[in-house]
Amino acid sequence: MSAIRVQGLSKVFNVKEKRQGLRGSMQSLFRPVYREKIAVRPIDFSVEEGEILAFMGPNGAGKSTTIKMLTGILHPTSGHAEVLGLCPWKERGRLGFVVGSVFGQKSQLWYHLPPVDSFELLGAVYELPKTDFLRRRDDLAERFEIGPYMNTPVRRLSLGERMRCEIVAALLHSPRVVFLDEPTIGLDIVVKQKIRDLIVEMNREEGTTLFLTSHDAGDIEQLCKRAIVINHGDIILDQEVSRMKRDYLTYKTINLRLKEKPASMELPGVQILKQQGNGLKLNIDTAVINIEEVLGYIVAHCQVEDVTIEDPPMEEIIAKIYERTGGTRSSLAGYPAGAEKEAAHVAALHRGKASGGSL
Ligand SMILES: Nc1ncnc2c1ncn2[C@@H]1O[C@H](COP(=O)(O)OP(=O)(O)OP(=O)(O)O)[C@@H](O)[C@H]1O
Repeated sequence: MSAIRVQGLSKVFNVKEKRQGLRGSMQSLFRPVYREKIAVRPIDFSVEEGEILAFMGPNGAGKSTTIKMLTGILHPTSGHAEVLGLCPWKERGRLGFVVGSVFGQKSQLWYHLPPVDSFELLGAVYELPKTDFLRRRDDLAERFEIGPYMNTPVRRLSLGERMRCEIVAALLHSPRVVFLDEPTIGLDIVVKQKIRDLIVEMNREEGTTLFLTSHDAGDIEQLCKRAIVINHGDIILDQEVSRMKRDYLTYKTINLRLKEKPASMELPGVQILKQQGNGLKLNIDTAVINIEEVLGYIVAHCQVEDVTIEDPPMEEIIAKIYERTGGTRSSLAGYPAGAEKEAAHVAALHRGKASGGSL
């Protein structure tokens, strides 16, 4: 059964034109001119109960606007959506009892209060009986390991600690659908991984449907079976992540800082992109070798001071999608003037890099 169903959902904002100079400002004040800003074009998709769906795209693609419509914060310009059978913008009150949301860049916890006080308030908002609330809170606190700082004011928590508390706050009322907007943004690699593990566990144990937006291809690979890619407000791809990995997430970059100058790195599918002092930048062809094997080799042969792993940037993934579809998908029809050109330009840049670059 579908937990989320979306048909022809779109959002156009009316944005006030800012005119230049003092005279222009006065004119804008008394005779404002508005222009339409298309944030989301009519889109269709559905998400099954218990599914973890990645909703990915570059900055300004329309991800947050879509989540805001699905949680009832924004009214759409056209179309229809159902979340657990409820129309979000018409039945927002009822929806609040069955869905949860985590916005990586916005907090639902009171900044000057400890998370435990925010949980108490949320428990009252969700009308949870006291014993049920305490059992749930303590269970989540143990699972997310927030016990040691649950009583510390939010302002004194690290980003990773706060994010765990945010997720606990969103889960207190056992929602059946959770919207996670950039839940790992700004987190270091260890904390990111921990949050990812907890998200997967929550889905497995409670069957929660998860709608996840992220710029981070790592989130998508590790958490989701299916991904929807949105660009310029339109869905340009909806497919299994395994296929996406094969077609679009074909390499990773490893940056290493070693204790001593590295010896040779002769592994199939591994290319040295840059070597400077004790620093090394490697390109890994993930169709040839998996990243764990490479890391295992590095740890066995080198003394590592620091390591970071990067996925291909979102812009490059988008460019590849356009390249493969030839930029002729119906989704490109009706784009604002210049969008096709822009897609072709990005694709051309990518082609140039692939053929003439060091990769
Ligand atoms: N309240 C608003 N008024 C006018 N334009 C808006 C408003 N909210 C969003 N937009 C515009 O709509 C487009 C989509 O924005 P949205 O925030 O949904 O993108 P996003 O994919 O979530 O981006 P990001 O990853 O940067 O958060 C952008 O061009 C943005 O400037």
